[in-house]
Amino acid sequence: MSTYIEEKRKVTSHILWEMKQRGEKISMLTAYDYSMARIIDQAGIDCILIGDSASNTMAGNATTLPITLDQMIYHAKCVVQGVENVFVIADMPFGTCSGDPLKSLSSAIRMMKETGVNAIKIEGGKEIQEDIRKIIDAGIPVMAHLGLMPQSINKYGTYGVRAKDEKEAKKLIEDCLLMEELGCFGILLEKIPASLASIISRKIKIPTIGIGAGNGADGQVLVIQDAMGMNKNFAPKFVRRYADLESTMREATLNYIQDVKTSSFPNESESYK
Ligand SMILES: Nc1nc(=O)c2c([nH]1)NC[C@@H]1CN(c3ccc(C(=O)N[C@@H](CCC(=O)O)C(=O)O)cc3)CN21
Ligand SMILES: CC(C)C(=O)C(=O)O
Ligand SMILES: [Mg+2]
Repeated sequence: MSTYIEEKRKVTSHILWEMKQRGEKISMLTAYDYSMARIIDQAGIDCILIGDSASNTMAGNATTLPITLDQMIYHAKCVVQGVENVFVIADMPFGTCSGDPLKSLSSAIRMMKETGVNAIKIEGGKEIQEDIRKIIDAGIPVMAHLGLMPQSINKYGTYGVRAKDEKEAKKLIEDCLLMEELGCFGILLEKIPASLASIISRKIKIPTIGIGAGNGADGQVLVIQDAMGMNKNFAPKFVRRYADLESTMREATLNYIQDVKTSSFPNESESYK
């Protein structure tokens, strides 16, 4: 017996592996709800991430720390409802996978069981290897998130570039090799030097997805609000804006207000007899 959700989407992390093998770049965007997920799925995106950046983009928090597992599960469910074929990954939020393997496993199982996502992403490396091992052993595909890890902002104090010095770069490479050995299906590399991301992507067989990690990663991800110009006060240089939805929606809203105020909306054809 399989559920409706499983019936709808027969995709596995293997598709990303095959894309790397073929030398085809992987496109990924975040989404947090049904309507956005539907649009980018239909446009042909390769992979959707329900990022814990929902804490910023959806809830208006300053960091990703406050978002809860229940809230991430809600967003993940909404996204899965909008998706036909694409591979979907959900972030495990702060505190759910951080050094207590049994607790991590039960959090990961909840995410898989209650949402229908295909895989999860976890921030961290060697320090949480036992958590990751346990989760992978249970049959849950894991993407590791290394480099800039926004859930650790209180440890570092800045969102600056990571692994710029040799010691940190070496540790990052070791973490990536360990993650591959543990059986992670991919690695997300955030805000590290482009040359380092290239070296890592050539060193490991599993695909890397970069954000602020240059052109040598096997794929790229952006937060959808950043890519669509819905969040123009967030403008680090790794963001490329593909639309100006903020202006489009502001103008549309102004027009709507004006039409209501002048009684030009609704007109006769927009009304019932
Ligand atoms: N809208 C959005 N986009 C993101 O990419 C994103 C989120 N939210 N929330 C979660 C994390 C946080 N991320 C961040 C946050 C800040 C910078 C950043 O570059 N900030 C400063 C520079 C900070 C510094 O150098 O110390 C900037 O230039 O804006 C990068 C990634 C990436 N993620
Ligand atoms: C920025 C991406 C990689 C992420 O983890 C998120 O959106 O939460
Ligand atoms: Mg995240």
